[in-house]
Amino acid sequence: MFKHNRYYQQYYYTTKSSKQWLTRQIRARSAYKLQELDNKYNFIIPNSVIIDCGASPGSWCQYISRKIFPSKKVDQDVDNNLIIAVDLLPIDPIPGVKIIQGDFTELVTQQKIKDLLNERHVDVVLNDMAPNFTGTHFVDHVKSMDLCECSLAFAEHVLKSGGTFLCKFLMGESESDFRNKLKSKFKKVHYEKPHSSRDKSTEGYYVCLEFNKNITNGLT
Ligand SMILES: C[S@@+](CC[C@H](N)C(=O)[O-])C[C@H]1O[C@@H](n2cnc3c(N)ncnc32)[C@H](O)[C@@H]1O
Repeated sequence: MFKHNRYYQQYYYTTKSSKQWLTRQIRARSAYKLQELDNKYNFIIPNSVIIDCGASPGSWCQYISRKIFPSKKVDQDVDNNLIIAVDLLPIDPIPGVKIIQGDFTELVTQQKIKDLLNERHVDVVLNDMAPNFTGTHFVDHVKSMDLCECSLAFAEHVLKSGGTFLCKFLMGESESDFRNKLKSKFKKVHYEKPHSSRDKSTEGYYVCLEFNKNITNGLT
């Protein structure tokens, strides 16, 4: 069942599921992809600092918020958790989530994130950013890999040792270089194509676990 949201001109999905968080409205089907990956690797956990890049309309953050604040005690738990959502587009408020509207590739936006972090290290960086598609696969692939590289560079700066990086990409020829780079920085790099991702879509995800900060920049 879905209904139209006039503000964002998009559909909000509702679903009947035994999982508590899914029984409430979600803003996009993308949430199922995050849920599937998190069910497998369990990287969304309470008392975490999480950055969600390309977060609009907000379904990933809804999932995170509902998992981290299951009892709706957002006010009490908010100090231990920091969830930051970034997107070019606006995002309706989500309990416990700080929202930044801006271009993630711009330093001014990254500085806004760092200001919110206030020197706290990050447990999880998520990148679900998608470029404006041109319809030419090679061009879209290159644009997607640029967003991947940008989010990885940022993640390297802010992630704590042992942190997690989840990154969407469009399959194509420069993907293997990126994968090799990930493997040099994370102990475990898993390629995933969630069931909820359409078969004909060329998107895939890398779930990168156990960031090794020493290798990257010599800092502990
Ligand atoms: C597939 S949607 C993300 C869906 C989101 N994960 C959710 O669950 O609601 C991709 C998003 O990436 C955003 N995006 C693309 N390029 C961006 C950039 N340079 N900076 C910030 N957001 C960007 C788009 O505006 C779009 O909202």
